[in-house]
Amino acid sequence: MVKAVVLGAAGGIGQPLSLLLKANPNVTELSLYDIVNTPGVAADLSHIATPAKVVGYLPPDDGLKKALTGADIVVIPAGVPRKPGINAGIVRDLATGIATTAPKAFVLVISNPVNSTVPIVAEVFKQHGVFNPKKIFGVTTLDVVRASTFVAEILGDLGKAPSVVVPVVGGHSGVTIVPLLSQSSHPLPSGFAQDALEQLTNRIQFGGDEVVKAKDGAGSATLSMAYAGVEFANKIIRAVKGEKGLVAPTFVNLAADAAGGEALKKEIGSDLEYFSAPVELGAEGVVAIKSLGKISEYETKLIKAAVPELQTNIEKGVSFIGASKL
Ligand SMILES: NC(=O)c1ccc[n+]([C@@H]2O[C@H](COP(=O)([O-])OP(=O)(O)OC[C@H]3O[C@@H](n4cnc5c(N)ncnc54)[C@H](O)[C@@H]3O)[C@@H](O)[C@H]2O)c1
Ligand SMILES: O=C(O)C[C@H](O)C(=O)O
Repeated sequence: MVKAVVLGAAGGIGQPLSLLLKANPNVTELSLYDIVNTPGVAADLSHIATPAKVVGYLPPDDGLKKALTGADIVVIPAGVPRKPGINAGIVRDLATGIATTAPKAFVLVISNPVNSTVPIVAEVFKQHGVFNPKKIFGVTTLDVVRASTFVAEILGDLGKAPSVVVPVVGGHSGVTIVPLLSQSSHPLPSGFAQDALEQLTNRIQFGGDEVVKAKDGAGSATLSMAYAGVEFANKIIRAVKGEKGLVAPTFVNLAADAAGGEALKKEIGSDLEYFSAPVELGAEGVVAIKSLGKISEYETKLIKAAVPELQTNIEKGVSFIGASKL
C-alpha cells in the first residue's frame, strides 16, 4: 500500500506527473492538491484502470491536511516557473502542512529554485522538530535525463538514450549542474574535442532555457519534467517497498549520511550543507551518499565554479525561513 500525494497537481508538471503516478500499479492511493482544478483532474484520472484511488482536494475544508493524511510520498511541483520569490512562500506553506500532517513522508521537491526550496523545506521541518535529512530530496533527475538524451544524440543513436547513464551532480541551476561525462556508461566518441565537451556540458546546464525559449517564455519544461519526476518517484516507491541497491543523483542535506557526507565534502573541497550526489535509497530514505568517484580535471573545475553559487542559493533558502520567523 503506497499513498502518493502531488501538491500543485493541476499544473503543467502536476497533471502529467499525476498521470504517470496513476500508471504505477504500486500506488494504491493518489491524492491531488492544488489551489485550482483538482476535482476535474482527479475525476479524469480516476477512470484509468489501475489500482490507485484518486481524490482531488482544494484549500477549503482543510483540503491540504486531508490530502496529506497517511502520505508515504509527497511530490511538490507547485509554484510558478522562474519566480523564485513566489515559490519560496508557496513551498514554505506546503512544507508546514507536511511537517504537521505527514512528517514521516518522503518529500520530493520539484519547485524551483531547488537549491533553495530544499533548504526551505528542511528549515520548516526543523522548526517543527521533525527534520529527517534522509527523507527530503531535491529532484534533479531532469538533468540526468537530458544528459542521457544529449549523449545518445551525439552517439548518433537515440535508441541508446534509455540506457545511457551519466551522473549529474552539484545542484539544479546553471553552473551548479555538473555532468560527469567522463563517467558516461557510453563513452563519447574518441577524439571528442574539449570545445565540443564544453558545449555539451553547457547544453545540459542550460537545457531549461532551451525549452523556455521554444515555448516563447510562456512556461518551462513540464512534460520532460513529469517523466523525470516519476522516474525518481518510482525509484523511491521501489525503495519503500524493500528493493535494495537503488542509486540516483539527488540534492540532499549531507547530514543524511554523516560519514558519506563528510567524505563528499572533502572531495568537493567545501563544507556545503547540501549537494546533489549519487545517493543509495532504502525503505527509510537515504542509505548512503556515494563518492563522486574519479573525475576529470575539467569536472573538478566545474565543481569549483558550482560551489559558491550553491552556497549562495542554500543560504537564501535558509535565511528565507529565518526571516519568516521574525
Ligand atoms: N526541478 C526541476 O527540474 C524543474 C523542472 C521544471 C520546472 N520546475 C519548477 O516546477 C514548478 C512548477 O512548474 P509548472 O510548469 O508545473 O508550473 P504551472 O504554473 O504550470 O503549475 C504550477 C501549479 O502550482 C499550483 N499552485 C500555486 N500555488 C500553489 C499552492 N500554494 N498550493 C498548491 N498548488 C499551488 C498552480 O495552481 C499550478 O497549478 C516551477 O517552480 C518550476 O520552475 C522544476
Ligand atoms: O529552467 C527552468 O526554469 C525549469 C527547470 O528547472 C528546467 O531545468 O527545465
